[in-house]
Amino acid sequence: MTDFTIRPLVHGEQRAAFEVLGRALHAPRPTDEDWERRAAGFPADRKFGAFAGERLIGTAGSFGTRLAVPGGKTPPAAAVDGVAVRADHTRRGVLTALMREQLRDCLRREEVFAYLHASEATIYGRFGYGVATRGKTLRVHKGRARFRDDAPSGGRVRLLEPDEAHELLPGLYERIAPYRTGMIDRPGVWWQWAHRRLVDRHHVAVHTGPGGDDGFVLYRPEERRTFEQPEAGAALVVGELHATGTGALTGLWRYLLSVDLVAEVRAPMRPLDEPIGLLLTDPRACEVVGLEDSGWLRLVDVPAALAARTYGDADPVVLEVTDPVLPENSGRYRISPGGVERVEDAPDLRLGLTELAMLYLGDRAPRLLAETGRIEVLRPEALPVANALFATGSVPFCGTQF
Ligand SMILES: CC(=O)SCCNC(=O)CCNC(=O)[C@H](O)C(C)(C)COP(=O)(O)OP(=O)(O)OC[C@H]1O[C@@H](n2cnc3c(N)ncnc32)[C@H](O)[C@@H]1OP(=O)(O)O
Repeated sequence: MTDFTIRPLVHGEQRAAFEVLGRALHAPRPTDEDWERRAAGFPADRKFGAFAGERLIGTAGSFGTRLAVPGGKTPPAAAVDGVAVRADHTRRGVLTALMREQLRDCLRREEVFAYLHASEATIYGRFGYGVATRGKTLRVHKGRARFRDDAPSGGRVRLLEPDEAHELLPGLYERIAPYRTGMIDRPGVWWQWAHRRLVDRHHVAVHTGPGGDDGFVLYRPEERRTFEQPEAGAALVVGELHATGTGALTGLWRYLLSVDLVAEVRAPMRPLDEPIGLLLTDPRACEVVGLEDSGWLRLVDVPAALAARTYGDADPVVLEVTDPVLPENSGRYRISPGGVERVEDAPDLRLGLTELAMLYLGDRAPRLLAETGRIEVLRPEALPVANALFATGSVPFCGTQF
């Protein structure tokens, strides 16, 4: 058993944390030049370290953001990233200690949620995180993809020069991103990371509709020609695509499918309801080739989180929630369209934090979680009522890598 202590990192310790992270993710060791480029996007602020003596053996970071919840509010949230433990210190409780400290820190900062993308699906459930947004991977075969006559025509698309992209994208995201449920605000520290990882490695095209710029796409070509197949066209891989509505979405997809010397467009992590097949004469030209979890959500301040979202028109239900990590969240909550209150009444449904996160943004219905044994139903009539209360009528989507 290793003895270790947890504390916030101080300025000057970021590179050690970056190296612990890189090594755990099997990235090449950063050169001085790599580190110089990365340093600005990797501040010590909000990072915790686990230390065995003087040696950093684990780290976990976050940045402050806001998360769009059903009904349109955007309460403060922590976007958790950079989680790693040195391979020679794993499975000794280091991550557990880091997570506990980080969640307490979020509470102190009055952040209502923590949100992350998980490297493995087996890590974060034990800390109260649950899958709250998912994404599908689309593969569109250009040769077969013809738009239907009644599909929206879309507007004009222009390519940005790299300098323009650096300057315009943050403002475009703020304006264009529709703040659908599950999306986050992108602070400066995110853009510092993204410019190198995302913007510099992609072409950037902007869509302009009747009301001005209303969508953008980042994409990069992937060469597929081989000795045996010299005629194989490239694949365009979409890094991200945001549009205010179906007109802009269609315009951007029409553009992607018009680029020459391309055989297919691949778009990972698209919203589950992205309707590309419906726009085409041959819907099978658009294949769904993957489905992945995207944002893992943790309700940090359960009363504030439950009060922040809206509910469907239905009778009240009483949920009993148990939170072993932040026990002050444990208790019974009466949920109704008019609001949420803590009560002592008999519970209708009993559930853990992971399940609460899975239904909170509307990704999963209480019925499904009950049928799969993840929610305990104490009053069967309450289940359809809970379905109606938590239904959102839209599909949550994260759309930001971090
Ligand atoms: C948001 C992000 O940054 S995602 C990136 C996460 N980082 C990585 O994937 C890098 C490679 N992996 C690692 O660095 C480490 O293995 C970590 C951070 C995932 C886990 O760190 P550890 O210090 O080993 O975790 P810790 O010892 O606290 O484990 C707690 C429990 O989770 C389990 N667990 C931890 N990691 C895993 C895993 N990858 N798969 C399955 N179970 C795991 C442990 O077995 C333990 O279970 P127990 O309580 O029943 O004994």
